[in-house]
Amino acid sequence: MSKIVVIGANHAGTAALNTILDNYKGNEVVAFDSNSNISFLGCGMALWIGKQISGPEGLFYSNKEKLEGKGARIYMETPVEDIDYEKKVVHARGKDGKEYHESFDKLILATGSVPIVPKIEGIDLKNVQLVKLYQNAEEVIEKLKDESIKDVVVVGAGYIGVELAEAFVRCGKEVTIIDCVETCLSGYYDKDFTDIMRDNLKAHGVKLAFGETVQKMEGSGRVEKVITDKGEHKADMVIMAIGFRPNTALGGNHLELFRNGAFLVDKYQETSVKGVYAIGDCATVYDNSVQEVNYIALASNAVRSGIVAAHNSCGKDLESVGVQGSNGISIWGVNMLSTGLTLTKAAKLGIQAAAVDYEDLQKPAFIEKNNQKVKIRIVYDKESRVVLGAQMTSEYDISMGLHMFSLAIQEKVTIDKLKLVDLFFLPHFNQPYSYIALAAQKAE
Ligand SMILES: Cc1cc2nc3c(=O)[nH]c(=O)nc-3n(C[C@H](O)[C@H](O)[C@H](O)COP(=O)(O)OP(=O)(O)OC[C@H]3O[C@@H](n4cnc5c(N)ncnc54)[C@H](O)[C@@H]3O)c2cc1C
Ligand SMILES: NC(=O)C1=CN([C@@H]2O[C@H](COP(=O)(O)OP(=O)(O)OC[C@H]3O[C@@H](n4cnc5c(N)ncnc54)[C@H](O)[C@@H]3O)[C@@H](O)[C@H]2O)C=CC1
Repeated sequence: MSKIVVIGANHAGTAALNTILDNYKGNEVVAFDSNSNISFLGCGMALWIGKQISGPEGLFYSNKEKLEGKGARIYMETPVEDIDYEKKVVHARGKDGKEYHESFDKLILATGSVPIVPKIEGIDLKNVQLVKLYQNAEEVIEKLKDESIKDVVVVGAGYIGVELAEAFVRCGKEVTIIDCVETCLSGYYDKDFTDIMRDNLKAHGVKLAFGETVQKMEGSGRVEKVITDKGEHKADMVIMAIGFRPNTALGGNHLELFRNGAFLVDKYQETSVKGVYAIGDCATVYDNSVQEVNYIALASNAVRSGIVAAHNSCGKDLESVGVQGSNGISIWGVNMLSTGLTLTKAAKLGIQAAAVDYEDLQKPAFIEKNNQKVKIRIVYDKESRVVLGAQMTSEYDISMGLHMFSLAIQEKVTIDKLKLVDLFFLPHFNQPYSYIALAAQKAE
């Protein structure tokens, strides 16, 4: 029997705790979290703010009681302040100031990430909002009740920014989205695809301020405008969504870090200190598309890395299969999905990649209803011909197709293997000649 302490009990921590508690009886399991809630699905934030769901209740899948019912001891609103890696003790402090000291045999760090906050003038003005926690969503919804909030500026046109831009338009606000890059979603898609999302945002009335760098915010107490290098934008509320950074202060000088400060872990989620694991947004992943360690903050990675660390901390060897960073977004019915490398990213990394594109209807033309166009790009290595990435977009739900590409990258499948791959056909779903195979056949 060993004593396992988990620090952070959101998606990664909860996955680790559930795996330990469900599969390995008899361990002493203790977890600390500085927040007052567990397992808030940030992915539901835009749906909640945009009134596409009736409330936040369904956005939680765990809590202190559930985990304690399985035998863990959970301290909420109790941040861990320090870890003695030599003596193997964590020191935490509750809301009431009470100190807690827990020894450990195995330690799992699941301290996640925090939004990046630029050090610019005006960042502390009222109504400049971060969007990470359940409480942040509550704050935004509360503020939106104030009818004098008419203009909302979203800084960052990545996944959070684009989702929230839609939500604010749905709330009847005038929305401007700013990104320092010339387009939106540039971290996930090539230009042909980002152009589609750009046009989608524009068609729904979102003002685009791409290729602009925010220099400061102005207002008397409450934010009134955002000043960029190219102009200024009226703002009653500003949403900062320019990415996450790993929250790794507890590593001190003890744990080896990745270039962005994430805990560097091996395929067993173990850090540079034996018996100390790190999972989720505070840790690195092994990225199969580049065959290197990388940092990709996603709930899907958090959950899987939690499961891997849990088994290893309990003595069962389980190696991670790595990730491809597979992801998706759905904005006013335009679905976009990507996995692995875009052509742009491959070029930046000096990888000799090529891409094949194909556009078709999802189903045979004689299917007159619910039969939308699909656009696909497959990126592959010119020399080895191994699939490195894929991007897909449609108003049809094409999400299951992307999973195959995620597996193809993981298993190093070549583009040639996809040319005649057995893909079932039924007109209710697809065409006899699949656009996946037809795209692959374009690879010379
Ligand atoms: C608006 C939004 C939408 C998103 N949508 C998606 C999506 O659709 N799909 C997807 O895959 N991902 C999505 N993500 C990303 C996803 O939420 C994160 O990748 C995920 O939350 C990571 O989980 P985690 O448990 O590793 O870290 P976190 O969620 O950051 O949790 C870390 C936990 O550690 C606790 N903690 C930190 N420091 C301490 C300490 N010193 N002591 C005690 N406790 C501590 C925190 O209180 C927190 O509960 C979204 C994120 C946001 C904000
Ligand atoms: N659908 C999904 O899977 C979702 C995933 N997430 C994940 O959560 C994490 C955080 O999301 P985001 O904050 O949206 O990060 P992101 O990495 O998706 O986007 C950040 C955007 O901010 C821009 N940017 C960076 N610095 C800037 C600056 N100083 N000024 C203006 N623009 C700047 C970048 O060009 C980029 O477009 C990501 O890892 C993301 O993948 C978040 C929401 C939904």
